[in-house]
Amino acid sequence: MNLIDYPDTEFMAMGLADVIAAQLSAALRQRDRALLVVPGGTTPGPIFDTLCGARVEWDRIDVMPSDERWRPQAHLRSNAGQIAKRLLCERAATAALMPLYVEGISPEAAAPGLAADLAPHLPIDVALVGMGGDMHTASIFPRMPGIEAALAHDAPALLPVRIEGEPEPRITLAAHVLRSAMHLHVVIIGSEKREALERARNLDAAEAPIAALLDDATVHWAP
Ligand SMILES: O=C(O)[C@H](O)[C@@H](O)[C@H](O)[C@H](O)COP(=O)(O)O
Repeated sequence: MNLIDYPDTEFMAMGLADVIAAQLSAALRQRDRALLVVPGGTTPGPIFDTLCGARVEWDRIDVMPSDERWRPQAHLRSNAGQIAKRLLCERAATAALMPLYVEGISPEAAAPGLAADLAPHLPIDVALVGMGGDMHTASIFPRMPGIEAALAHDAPALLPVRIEGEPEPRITLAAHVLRSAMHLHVVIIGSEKREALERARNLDAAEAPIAALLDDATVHWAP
């Protein structure tokens, strides 16, 4: 695991946005299009606010959520909705959003077709994921039903997630798809998540799903 500490969240947002922009541009020197995967949650917003103005050929970039709450894009809890609002604006407005939510069917029914659509875009060129204080990442939660499948090397690329107590079902990229990204970044803020990250390094991925990614990731942390 490569760990980068920043003095504050502003420095981290600017530094990480620069790295992601450079990695996307490098990918476009090799291929016609590049795939950027980004998380939901509150952490990535300031990164998006900087990244959306980056000088990247955004019309050749596909942007996909790492996971999705099963809500229409207009819903407040939609990750695709947040990405469309905060990232796909300014220069990045010309990027193509690849939403995961499919109206009128369940995540179980949608997953195979979404995985087939995703396959030609893999491996991910740049993946940015977050982490919860419980050490979940994307929508892979500790000890969740189906955790072994989400962590398996041969798991389907996209998996439905149903967790008791969550307001809606979800869908998530499998751990191996995130791990196989050409560039994998984990972004976390605050002492609680820093302590959780240190704990995760010594835990099984079923207990700490972020642990499945750490060997292949650069972790960016700010207080
Ligand atoms: O759908 C989601 O919520 C995200 O994909 C999720 O994995 C997020 O990255 C973590 O829960 C951290 O969220 P915060 O950035 O809000 O702490």
